[in-house]
Amino acid sequence: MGLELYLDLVSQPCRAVYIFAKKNGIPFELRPVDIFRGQLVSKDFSQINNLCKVPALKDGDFILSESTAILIYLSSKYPTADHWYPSNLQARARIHEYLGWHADCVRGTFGVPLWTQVLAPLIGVHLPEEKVQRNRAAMDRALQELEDKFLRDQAFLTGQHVTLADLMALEELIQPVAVGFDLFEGRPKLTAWRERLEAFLGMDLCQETHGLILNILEQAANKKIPDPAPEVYPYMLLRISRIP
Ligand SMILES: N[C@@H](CCC(=O)N[C@@H](CS)C(=O)NCC(=O)O)C(=O)O
Repeated sequence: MGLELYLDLVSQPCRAVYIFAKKNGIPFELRPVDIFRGQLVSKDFSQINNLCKVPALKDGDFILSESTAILIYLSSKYPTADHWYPSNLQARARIHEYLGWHADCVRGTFGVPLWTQVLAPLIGVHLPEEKVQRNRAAMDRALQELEDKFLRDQAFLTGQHVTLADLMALEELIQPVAVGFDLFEGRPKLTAWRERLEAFLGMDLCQETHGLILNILEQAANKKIPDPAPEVYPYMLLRISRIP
């Protein structure tokens, strides 16, 4: 069996892995894991990742979780262009500098609007407006830092070329946009970065990767999102209780 990727394109880190593999023509079998249908906690998937999280990669007997580890594995194993994960030490260190900040300030913050607007209501939970506003302020602070510390006057987040850092950032920033928080409004620099990145990736690939999440509100309105499986409730309640 060749490379297998366990993904749900509703998930930001899964989309970063998907778009990278597709853009680079890396051959893989897609193993869809439907989060809403409780497949993360299925027996089959827990044998792939006992932390029950996507994305996950299986390459023969080798199994790997964590999107950044997966992206680095793919960019190292397959003949991908150097700019994604440069061999130059300092250029590579810049990517890790971004990824460290991303883990602290982006991951965990930009996914919250999907929970407050779509997922929590699916199980009858409505979060107080105060929490929505607190999250909005945290996103605004992070966006400012993203522009001031990373993007500055560069074309991409760590320099003049697209890297893994840009993919990780783009996928997180799209999550709130999908549920109606237009983070790019009033931020011309960030908007230009997104346009450059999407033009580089290609509109067809962006549509293929982002279509599901960008239609999530419509799907929710038309009751097309399945009711979460009962075994997912404890995870959902825990996840909701952690929203500051
Ligand atoms: N740090 C991990 C995060 C993975 C993650 O949190 N994935 C979410 C979907 S976006 C998930 O599977 N959540 C299920 C859970 O936390 O139990 C990565 O970058 O791969």
